[in-house]
Amino acid sequence: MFYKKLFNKQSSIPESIKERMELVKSQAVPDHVAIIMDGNGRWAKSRALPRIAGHHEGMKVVRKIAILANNIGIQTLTLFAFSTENWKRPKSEVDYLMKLPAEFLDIYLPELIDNNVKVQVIGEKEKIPSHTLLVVEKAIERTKNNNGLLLNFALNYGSRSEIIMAIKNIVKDIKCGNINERDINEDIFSQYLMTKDLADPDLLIRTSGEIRLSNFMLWQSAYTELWFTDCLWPDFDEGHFLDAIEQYQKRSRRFGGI
Ligand SMILES: CC(C)Oc1ccc(CN(CCC(N)=O)C(=O)c2cnn(Cc3ccccc3)c2-c2ccc3sccc3c2)cc1
Repeated sequence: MFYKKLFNKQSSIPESIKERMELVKSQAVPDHVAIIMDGNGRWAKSRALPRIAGHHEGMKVVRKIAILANNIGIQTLTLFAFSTENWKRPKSEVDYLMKLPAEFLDIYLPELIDNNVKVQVIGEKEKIPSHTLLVVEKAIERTKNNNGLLLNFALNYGSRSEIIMAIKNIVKDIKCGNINERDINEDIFSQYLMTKDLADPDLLIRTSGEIRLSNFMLWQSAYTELWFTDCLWPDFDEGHFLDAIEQYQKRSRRFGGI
């Protein structure tokens, strides 16, 4: 088991990356990295492939980046599968997407468990079909005692609705006397968000050239370093991820101070 673990840990990381990894690990790595994974559709279109091929490729990148993040000591990796809800996805694509989580977990959960990765989700789980929710809950259950990387998927997550929900729950708690209006501050408010006691992201990465937050973790990213790349998610690799971490380490971080 030990050799399997050892082999597993290093097996999937290219030689060229290992050097850069050691350098990155020698300095403070961000505790919490969030990624808006965007570009699957465009990637498929540019190769005259069906859109679901982009999603399939995108899933492999999730595994690659999760393994690397775990190896360099990042505590939390929050992944937001950006989907432009505003246009109607073809039914075949929606059906495929709803099956993708089960496929992802079937293929990669054993390796994630081997690497001590803990799987969690934030978002309105109610809207996820029950069969998908079942496999997700099982993955959460099977990894709940792991203490390596927290791999956090944002499902059907919208920041503004998260804030409205928090306000409604605060009003409810004031009405039934659980909290007092004058006690409300940023810490109390944060506890009512879906991210609860998760630390704010230190670094937010967005792929595919869009320079927008798209209603993702708006409250939590108040002091987050933003890093954008034209690279489409399926083309995103360990090198790009380390580029972002190295850039983060170079930027002197001020929390709005001088
Ligand atoms: C614990 C985890 C494994 O389980 C879940 C994970 C996500 C969801 C929600 N979900 C799928 C259903 C939906 N809402 O569309 C998306 O967010 C969504 C929208 N586009 N893509 C394609 C895509 C794939 C890869 C990268 C970006 C987008 C995905 C998607 C589907 C399956 C996987 S697996 C790893 C990432 C990922 C992303 C439900 C359960």
